[in-house]
Amino acid sequence: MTVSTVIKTDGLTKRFPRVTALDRLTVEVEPGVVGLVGANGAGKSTLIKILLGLSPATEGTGQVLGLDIATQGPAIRERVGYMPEHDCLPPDVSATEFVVHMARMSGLPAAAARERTADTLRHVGLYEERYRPMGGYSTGMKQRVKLAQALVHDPQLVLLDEPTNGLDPVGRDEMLGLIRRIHSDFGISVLVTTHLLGELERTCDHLVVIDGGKLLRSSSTASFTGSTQLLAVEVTDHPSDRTFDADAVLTERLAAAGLTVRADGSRILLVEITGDETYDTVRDTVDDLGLGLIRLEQRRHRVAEIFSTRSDEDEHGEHGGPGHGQEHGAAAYQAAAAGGEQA
Ligand SMILES: Nc1ncnc2c1ncn2[C@@H]1O[C@H](COP(=O)(O)OP(=O)(O)OP(=O)(O)O)[C@@H](O)[C@H]1O
Repeated sequence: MTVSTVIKTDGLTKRFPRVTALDRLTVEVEPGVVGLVGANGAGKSTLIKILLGLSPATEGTGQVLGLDIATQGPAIRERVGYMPEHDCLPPDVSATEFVVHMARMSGLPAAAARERTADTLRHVGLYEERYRPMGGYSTGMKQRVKLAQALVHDPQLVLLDEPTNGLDPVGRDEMLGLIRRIHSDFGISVLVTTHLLGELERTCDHLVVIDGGKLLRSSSTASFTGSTQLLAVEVTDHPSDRTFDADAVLTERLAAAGLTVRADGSRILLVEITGDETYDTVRDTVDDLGLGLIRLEQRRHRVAEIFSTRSDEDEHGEHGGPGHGQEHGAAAYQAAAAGGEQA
């Protein structure tokens, strides 16, 4: 384990009577904003509870900030903030009262707790409403309070369980912005779970993907979203001939020029790049046909694609066995990814 590793697990396993929630999970997480991705039931919340020292692992070991999860739970919880997934706020107290209480629980003296609470609530975007009972808050306001209580004791690491749950697209973007700033402004590392892949592409430096409690992949977001050898091409309709099928004719002409072309839904054609001359061939062919170019760019991988690959494996029966009988996997991810894209 390097000095900078914030989370490390080795063969971490959690078995419940009917299900294996974590299955020999070995992973290392460096400082930064790290996404923990998995469909519902993949084992994300279970992992968080084990990392906090709140639930014992059946097998395997782990350290958080160099502290042992089996024996140093209280020391971990002093240094780590936790935002739970579900609504857990008492309706009849105000955000200020609640966050001051949580700060005191973390060991801050009264005056420091009040000061840190005011700063933290302001940071998450709660102002006058922080004196009102939380029962009347919107989902977005409640999520902000949950985030504030995770930050109030100035932790080195925060574990955020589905912080965008229940938020509309604007609220989701604001929450993602806040999450990035937790790291960029305060140097606090973040582990954030979600089942919406689109969100993580924009927010995280690194992604840990789990499925059925097993590690599917752990690597930088950039490596997930690196360039493909495909050129995305989009053209205008013909300026004068309404019956001219621009995409079909262009596909035909590019194929005749020796290029491999396929359609990508709506109006985008994907052309395999065989060399620098592919760009020139596409540009010249579009020009010859009297069309305009709307888009000519090298395609990047989407995080969702790794789950399409997984889906093929599922169909070929490579993803079964004990602990995998749950309703999750590629189909759920794809639905979730699609939801994320709409945001
Ligand atoms: N206390 C428990 N007793 C029995 N089974 C459990 C318990 N907690 C979790 N599980 C099971 O373990 C698996 C992983 O659950 P977990 O809550 O960690 O998933 P998750 O990825 O966080 O999904 P979600 O986002 O839906 O919470 C699920 O099949 C769940 O039903």
